[in-house]
Amino acid sequence: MSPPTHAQTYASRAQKLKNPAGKALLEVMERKQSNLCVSVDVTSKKDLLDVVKSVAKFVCLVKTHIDIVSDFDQDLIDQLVGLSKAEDFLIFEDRKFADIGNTVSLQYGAGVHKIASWAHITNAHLVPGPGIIDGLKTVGEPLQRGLLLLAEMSSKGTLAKGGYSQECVKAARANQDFVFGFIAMHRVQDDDLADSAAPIERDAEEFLVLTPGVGLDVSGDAMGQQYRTPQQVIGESKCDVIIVGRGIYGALLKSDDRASAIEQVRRQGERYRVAGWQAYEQRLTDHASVSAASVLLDTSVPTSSEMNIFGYGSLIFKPPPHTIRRTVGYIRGFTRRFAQSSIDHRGVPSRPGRVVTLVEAKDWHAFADAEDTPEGDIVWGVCWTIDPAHAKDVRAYLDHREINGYTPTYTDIWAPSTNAWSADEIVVKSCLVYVGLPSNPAFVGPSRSLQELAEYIYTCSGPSGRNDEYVLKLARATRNLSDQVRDSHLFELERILLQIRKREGLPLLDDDVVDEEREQRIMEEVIARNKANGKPL
Ligand SMILES: O=c1ccn([C@@H]2O[C@H](COP(=O)(O)O)[C@@H](O)[C@H]2O)c(=O)[nH]1
Repeated sequence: MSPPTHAQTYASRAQKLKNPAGKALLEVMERKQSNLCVSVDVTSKKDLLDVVKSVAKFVCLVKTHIDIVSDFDQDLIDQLVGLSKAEDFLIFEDRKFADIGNTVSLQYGAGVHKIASWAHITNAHLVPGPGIIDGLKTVGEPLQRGLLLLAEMSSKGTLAKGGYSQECVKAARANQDFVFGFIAMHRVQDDDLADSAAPIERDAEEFLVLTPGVGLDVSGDAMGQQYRTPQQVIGESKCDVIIVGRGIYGALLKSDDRASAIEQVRRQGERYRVAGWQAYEQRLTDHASVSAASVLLDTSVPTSSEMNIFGYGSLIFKPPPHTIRRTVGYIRGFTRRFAQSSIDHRGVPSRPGRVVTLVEAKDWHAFADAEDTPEGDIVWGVCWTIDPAHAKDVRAYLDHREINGYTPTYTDIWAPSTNAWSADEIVVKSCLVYVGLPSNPAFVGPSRSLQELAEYIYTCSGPSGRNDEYVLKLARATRNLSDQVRDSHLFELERILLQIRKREGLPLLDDDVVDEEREQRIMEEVIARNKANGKPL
């Protein structure tokens, strides 16, 4: 059985979604690392286009109420559609259709606005009954459009709840080729999971939840709007897209200084993108940590008799077996670089991939091509504490896993103090870490440029999957460790690889199934060897 939907990546969910507009939305989200929809509720064409231009690169979706634009014309639509193509976002007309099928089909396809001709996505209330979906579908489906049902609303006293919301879910299930999700405050489609009469097997189904009523600075407005933070919406309620209006474009309504107002709009767009995406990545990490082999999160500092291992590569998101504690921190005096060749993991002997290794800073800087990074020689990662009863066997497993060019050494783990006014402190003494010595045969040293390294990585793959996916997964997991993480080498490489994937039209990231199978195989080998020596793991 697959992990619960909220624990899957947007990319893997894109593969399941049947409606083309919904699928395209998930793909843009992954590509731009954005689950932010900006709601541009302004009344002039100029304001609308200026807001869109200033936040375009931060959003996956632009939501309009086109009927509030006083100087609406076809040129507005042409420019909006042009921007959506150039800046890679979809358009959602928040029309909230609510009439009988025949009438909504005319409202959708005809009239002044001809919504279906330019909006990839629109939405509808189910108050009139399922005929409203049929009416909209006759117009939207041939154009590959998608529909959201308003299953819940963000406003105080809403009547869209309980049984009504569940009727929306039923109607969506009956129309999955056209309806790809809901406007809702939580995952309404999961409400009947505990109901024994409901089908338990939901693996084939996929719906997105887009959630308005999102604000970082205020809790509501004077007319019943209620706001929650991106963390509450994405992290706690497990919704997929945050819809933000005044929180982003609000400065435009208040300030006379247009240039500075537009700059504030841009900044808010960036701020909400980061907040939404971090909440999503944290959600994935939380699930991975909880479900990983016997992980017990604990904040106490490990004692010296325990075995600790510092993960700076895939060990960040894949704990070793028999882990009893996870401590996030960094090490000093090392650089993390894609300077180790891989012929059995993310590459093959004829085209070795590049995987990370830790190099002592003094060794790294001895190379003429070694670049400095603004954050200096620190590397963020995770220190895993192993259950002492299994320490020996886990050590054997790790030595085997890191056999291809890594040497065990020990270093202290640092973390920011819990008191903002205190200096960083050592949280784990003498932690085991596997480093790559420049003398080892798999060490390849610095590349001439990150662009060149990225172009090379893009072309490699091995038994564990594509090399670029390894970099992207590592970058995502590292960023999630703490909001203090800085790693310009890793994040710049990630940025360039995402650009290359876009340029090459590559399908989105897949979950790392192959990798997990490999881990399992190694574990089995170690267990078999230990058994033969009379010490089962
Ligand atoms: O339940 C709902 C459904 C739709 N909306 C729309 O979202 C935006 C929210 O704007 P803010 O300025 O962020 O409050 C607006 O277009 C609403 O029509 C909603 O708020 N709640």
